[in-house]
Amino acid sequence: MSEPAVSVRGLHYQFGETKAVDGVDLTVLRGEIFGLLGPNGAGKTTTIRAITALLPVPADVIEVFGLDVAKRRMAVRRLIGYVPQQLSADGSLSGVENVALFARLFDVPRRQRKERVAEALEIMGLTDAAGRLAKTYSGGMIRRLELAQALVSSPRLLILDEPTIGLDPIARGSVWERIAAVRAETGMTVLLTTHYMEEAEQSCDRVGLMHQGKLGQLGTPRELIDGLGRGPDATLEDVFRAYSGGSLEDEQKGLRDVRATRRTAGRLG
Ligand SMILES: Nc1ncnc2c1ncn2[C@@H]1O[C@H](COP(=O)(O)OP(=O)(O)OP(=O)(O)O)[C@@H](O)[C@H]1O
Repeated sequence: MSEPAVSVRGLHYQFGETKAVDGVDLTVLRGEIFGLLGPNGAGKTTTIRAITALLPVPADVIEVFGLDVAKRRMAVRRLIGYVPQQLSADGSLSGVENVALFARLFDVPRRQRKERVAEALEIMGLTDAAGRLAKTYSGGMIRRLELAQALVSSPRLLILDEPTIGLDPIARGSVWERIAAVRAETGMTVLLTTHYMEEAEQSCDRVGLMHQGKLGQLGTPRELIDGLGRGPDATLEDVFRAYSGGSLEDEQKGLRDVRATRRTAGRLG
């Protein structure tokens, strides 16, 4: 069997008394779009920050394309394009300048930079807006610009933390379309987090449901829905409710804060 893109075995992570991640096992296969699903505070961001080597983890827990994250931190980072939840684009630069900056930061060879920047903007549908300052972009365009920034170094693994949070439904649809286009064109592995169950059901090859630091219910959306045994009209949200034993609404109280943060931050200075 081919080597997985990401392999996580028994990941624990604690912030003080809070067990953010409590024994997660996870394999992301090469070339798939994998969605880590769950409400605010479930431990999704902590898990992906550990995978991207942004949090310290012990050896022999996480491998990315066969490299141990604890031992090969910088090598792992070079394989990953990461779009965090917080805004990473600079409003005072144009679209093309924002992406060119990442090309330099990630050591894209000078001779290839112009072409790679243009390609990344093109795949995100931003060619026409490339010369405009990013502060004139809509929230959806900024998100796509951040995706272009992450793509310009041609990473083998694209990691996206809540790529559609705070966007209106049309902009959300457009971001999902672009993610699918990237995968179709490059065969890149995509690992993302989202709390939008319906979108994950449509767009992810496989999902893992996360709740209170634990990951259960791993499979294709169809497998999980069929496993529930409630007929074809059941949804991933139903699976999640059954798994967590609670209502999503209660767990999503804190979500409003995240949305508000993204909205406020959405106005680039
Ligand atoms: N830097 C930190 N310091 C203290 N506690 C933290 C920190 N980061 C996360 N936590 C806590 O760890 C738990 C898991 O948080 P995490 O951000 O991983 O969840 P999440 O599923 O990604 O939710 P979100 O959508 O808010 O990012 C939460 O209880 C959170 O409050």
